[in-house]
Amino acid sequence: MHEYGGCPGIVDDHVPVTYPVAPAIILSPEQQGILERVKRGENVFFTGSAGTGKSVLLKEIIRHFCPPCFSGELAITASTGIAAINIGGQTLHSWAGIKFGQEPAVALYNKLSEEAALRWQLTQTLIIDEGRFDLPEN
Ligand SMILES: Nc1ncnc2c1ncn2[C@@H]1O[C@H](COP(=O)(O)OP(=O)(O)OP(=O)(O)O)[C@@H](O)[C@H]1O
Repeated sequence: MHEYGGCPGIVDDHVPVTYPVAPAIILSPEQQGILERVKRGENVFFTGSAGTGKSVLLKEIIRHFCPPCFSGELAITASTGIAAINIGGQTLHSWAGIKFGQEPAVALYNKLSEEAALRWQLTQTLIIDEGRFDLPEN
């Protein structure tokens, strides 16, 4: 009886099981161009219609920085909880430690926890997915 590596619970007596391997993504020239700008350290805002490849590009950008994903230098955030889960991050408000963020900046700053203040200091690269939801309304 074999238990196949990496997939506990999938057990078979005789037949070897193969799992489909996702093909490597080849970025389009436009996606590649944005990735290159990120690699050069530029501040980049990219947007586009549904299905134009933003999520695929974002995952490639995250892959570029990982490791060291957990050193605190890279913050992966999104405006909504669901969007954050999709990219393995946290909400921007949670990362920033500002709760609902409805007070003036100075008041929010004065209330920052030590951990949140450290995050602000350590982070070199901040990714914000679905960032349009954080734009001011006026
Ligand atoms: N460079 C690429 N090579 C192959 N497939 C790609 C590439 N870029 C995107 N795709 C595919 O195109 C589809 C749409 O991509 P993606 O989900 O990244 O778009 P999106 O702009 O994030 O869409 P939405 O705004 O709806 O979330 C997906 O099936 C994705 O796998």
